[in-house]
Amino acid sequence: MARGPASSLFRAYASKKNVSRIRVFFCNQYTTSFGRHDRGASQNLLLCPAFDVPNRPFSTNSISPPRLGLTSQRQDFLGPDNFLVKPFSSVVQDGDEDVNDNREGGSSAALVSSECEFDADSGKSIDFEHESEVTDEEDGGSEDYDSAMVELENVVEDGESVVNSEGHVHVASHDPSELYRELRDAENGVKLRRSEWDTLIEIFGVMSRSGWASDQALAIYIGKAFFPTAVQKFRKFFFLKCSADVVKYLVSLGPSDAAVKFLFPIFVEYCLKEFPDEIKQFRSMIESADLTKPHTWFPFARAMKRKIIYHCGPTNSGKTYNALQRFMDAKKGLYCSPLRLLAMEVFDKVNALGVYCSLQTGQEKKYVPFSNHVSCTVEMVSTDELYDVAVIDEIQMMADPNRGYAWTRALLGLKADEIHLCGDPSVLNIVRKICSDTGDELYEQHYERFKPLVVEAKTLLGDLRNVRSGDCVVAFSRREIFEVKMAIEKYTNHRCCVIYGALPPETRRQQANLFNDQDNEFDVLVASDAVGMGLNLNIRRVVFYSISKYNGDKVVPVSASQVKQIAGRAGRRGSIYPDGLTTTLHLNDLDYLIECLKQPFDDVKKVGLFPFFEQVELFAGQLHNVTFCELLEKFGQNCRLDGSYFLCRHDHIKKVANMLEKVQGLSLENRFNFCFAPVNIRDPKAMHHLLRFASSYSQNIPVNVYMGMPKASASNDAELLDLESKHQVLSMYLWLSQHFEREQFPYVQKAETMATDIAGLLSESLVKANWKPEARKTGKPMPQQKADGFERPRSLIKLKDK
Ligand SMILES: Nc1ncnc2c1ncn2[C@@H]1O[C@H](COP(=O)(O)OP(=O)(O)OP(=O)(O)O)[C@@H](O)[C@H]1O
Repeated sequence: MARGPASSLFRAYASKKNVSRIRVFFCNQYTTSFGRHDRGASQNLLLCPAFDVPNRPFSTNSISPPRLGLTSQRQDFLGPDNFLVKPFSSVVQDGDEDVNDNREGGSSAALVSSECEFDADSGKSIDFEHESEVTDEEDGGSEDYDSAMVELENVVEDGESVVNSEGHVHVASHDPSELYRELRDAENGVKLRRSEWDTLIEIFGVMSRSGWASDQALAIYIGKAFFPTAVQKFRKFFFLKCSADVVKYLVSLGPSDAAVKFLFPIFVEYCLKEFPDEIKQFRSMIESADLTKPHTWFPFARAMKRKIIYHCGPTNSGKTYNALQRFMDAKKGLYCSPLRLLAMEVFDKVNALGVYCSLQTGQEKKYVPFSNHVSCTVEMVSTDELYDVAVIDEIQMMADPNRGYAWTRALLGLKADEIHLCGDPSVLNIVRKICSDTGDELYEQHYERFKPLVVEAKTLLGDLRNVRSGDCVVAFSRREIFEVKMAIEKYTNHRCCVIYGALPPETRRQQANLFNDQDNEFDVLVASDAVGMGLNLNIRRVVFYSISKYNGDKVVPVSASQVKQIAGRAGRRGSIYPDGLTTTLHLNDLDYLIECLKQPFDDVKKVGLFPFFEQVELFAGQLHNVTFCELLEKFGQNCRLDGSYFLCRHDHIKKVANMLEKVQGLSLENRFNFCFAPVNIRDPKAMHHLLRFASSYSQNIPVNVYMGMPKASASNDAELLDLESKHQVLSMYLWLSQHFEREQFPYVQKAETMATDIAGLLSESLVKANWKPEARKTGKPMPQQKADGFERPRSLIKLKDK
């Protein structure tokens, strides 16, 4: 016979009117009965936004299977380390794996079980009964559940409030909220035998380790960090109050998935009652990190009927040309560029054609009187201004892991009647989806290359002496670029221009002009992947020196899309080389090149997003005593995103945030803005200057450049590196002056003059550069560095063969 509280629990449901409820309450069990009864409801609720349970937001019902569908939709919110949550009503085989999964709570579990034995609170209320007191009659925990269920229904339908001999099994069918109330209202818990005690301890250990349970707890806003504490407190409560039937039933289940699933709804009721503040706080935190439905962030753009024209095709097919025609014809136009360099090109070109156009980049604002047109870098886009026509160039950059958010924001937020997107087809599908969310009309214009790109099968046979006039040799490190330049100039009569990312845009343009100009000896270009975008170059043939590059961590193959973008620079309509050729230095790399060119464009599934300062500020309001870096970290862990978006990488921002931690007196907004300053985080000098700028700014001291002007062009690589570094610091100063109170940066003019002069010195230096390149002193070893010098990454084919 079941005794005590269990009898009353049973009686509470042992009447005809409760038959249907009893069925529903079988959700506590690991049968699939829930699926049968509530499938309709589950489908309806799946349509609700996550966490949005209008009727009873914190009820146990919200942990029902429909709710669990929601959890599985929240993978982004849960973070990449989280696994797909199995529904609460999932069958036991799946659940077993989840419950035994130690990934989430290994340490917390250890804490629970080790503390358990010595827990004063729980220990004092417990008397062990002697092992020998166990009788066959009492020990009914191994009863087959299905048969117990049948028995229960029979009893209920008879309308008898009779407690049968398997009372503790029936506990499983009770309403968890009732069970919780029974426990809560009980004066004392039952006396436990040693074996029962041990089993219960193990069950709670399993619960606190359960990834399934901690995932489910998120649905009632019990955060992962708080979950182990909540379980621990629940365990104390349980040991103080547990009834004989509940104990017996749990002991019969043992430390298992089923036991956790039985306890969990009671735990939920307990949490709702005991932790309203923690729940409220976590809920607010989650809500403040909500990045779902980003199209709703721009109500003015949503109120407009925008026409989106996607100019879709490979490089060199006339996309930008056509979009710029519409831009120039418009009364008021905006051109959004991926690079400062390209923004400058368009600014110059459009003004030369008689269309007044201003320039706005992170570093400079050039206002042309009476201009209605603006050429800007995409990060500088204003979503407040109204335009007739806007052009967003290189729209596929929406998927860029670091900068993608700027393109996404421009597409979602621009207030323009007509928006022209230029890019390859990789983001076409996602743009279609975004337009269906925003309600904008989408028109697609597909392009083909003016002339097909031809692969030269002969290659350069590993010999740079086979370089010819009009070639662009592409290498993926600064060091290689200078080695190639030196080798070509030493062994042939060609002279080389160089283009790489660390050079100021002015110098890159100067080098491009030098190369394009047919009346000088500079007829070969040696460049990094920086050549892939933005410059109009008269390239006859693109030669890949290697097709692998160092990604800051290891040497990896260059992606197919990048190979295509770079190779596509060969042959340009209107240039002296309208037919484009491409090849590799080594025969071994040729297959990889061909493979990349043959590959269709990727179909991008997600595009980048990053919170505005206001969103980060709202989130910061939910946390106390955290550094800005931790704040960003937590935002990343807790933010929720729709399936079409990812949170852009912010390691770079976090590194700067970490360094600026020691600067006192910066407001959150200033700190946020400082973290976006363009700084090479691998250059200690540049980082030092940024720290200095931020310190002066925080103390309200005018921010000084404090930098000597080099007297002459570089005569060795160290001096060249120094010029590059100095220019980057000046560029950072100018950027800060545009993003903070101008009065605190009184040396803008001086910085501009110095930057221009240094760009000039760099150009001069490159013309005569014939020295061995040095590595930047970053403290990190160069990849594949050998005692006898740097070794060019070998052919990918060879690497593969190895
Ligand atoms: N209709 C045209 N008349 C004259 N020149 C054109 C025309 N279309 C394109 N061009 C020229 O062809 C070259 C390539 O065009 P454009 O830059 O528009 O190509 P794209 O597809 O945007 O390539 P990328 O992605 O490399 O920028 C440019 O120099 C451009 O001026």
